[in-house]
Amino acid sequence: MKIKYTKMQGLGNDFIVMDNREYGFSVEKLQEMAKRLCTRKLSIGADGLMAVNKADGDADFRMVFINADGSIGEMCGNGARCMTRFAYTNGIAGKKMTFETTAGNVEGEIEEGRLVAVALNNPEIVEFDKIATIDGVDYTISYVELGNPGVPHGVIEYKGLEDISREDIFNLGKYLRYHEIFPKGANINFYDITGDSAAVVRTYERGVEDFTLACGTGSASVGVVLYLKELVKSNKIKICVPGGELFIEIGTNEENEITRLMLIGDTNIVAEGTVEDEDLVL
Ligand SMILES: N[C@H](CCC[C@H](N)C(=O)O)C(=O)O
Repeated sequence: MKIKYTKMQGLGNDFIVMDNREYGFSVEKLQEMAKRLCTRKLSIGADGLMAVNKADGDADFRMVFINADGSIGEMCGNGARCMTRFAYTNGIAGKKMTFETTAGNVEGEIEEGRLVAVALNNPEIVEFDKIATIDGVDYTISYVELGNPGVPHGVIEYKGLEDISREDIFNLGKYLRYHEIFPKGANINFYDITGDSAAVVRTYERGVEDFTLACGTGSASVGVVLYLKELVKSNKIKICVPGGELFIEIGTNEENEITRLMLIGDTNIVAEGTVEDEDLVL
């Protein structure tokens, strides 16, 4: 069977995207496919696989997100931005759309050309300053889930982050990612504040088991923590990730609760083609 796919990336967080309404693969089958197709060097290679499924409710469609290791992600911020572009480009939805994810409904909007904004799920869990002990050393780390259930995110300050290498924080990222204080495991977002409303972020991702070049829900989780702790001066936060720049815009109600969480940034359609992997058994 010939399967059409589009390879996309949002600030270097890369995805294989397909319209599964044409094929009707089960989620289990998509998980199996993701494991193979996302493997770099042996197959197409990506951080995750996304599929458009029919919506259960009255949204435009449902986005299924599978990590590179075959595990299901509740949501994916950069994925949702790429998905918005994919759905618009392929006539699945208009410039403004709503789609279902495990974390809840997400709104996507084509801003201009490649620039895409999504309204992420609002924070459902925010726990400041939990303590994770590793080899007798205490690390202070906040926990955030956007939506219910949301992608699990740990948010930890790391001074001088811009100037350190992947190797310097790889093991810490890995240990925290599996730490017992996180029942679902967690993506670990290291941040350093670099301006009045700016930070650098590096994310060690669950399901990729390495740092990615960008993580949307992770960057937004950092934004949420910095905003609620009043560590930034405005509700528009610039997040510098290895793949480029993401913008977080936070809207609040009179009680200062977050009621709108926008993630804005570039998207790139890299290639379109058919899956030919001879080792993939369908
Ligand atoms: N890169 C994604 C997060 C993928 C979720 C995944 N790593 C998980 O924990 O299931 C983002 O832009 O939000």
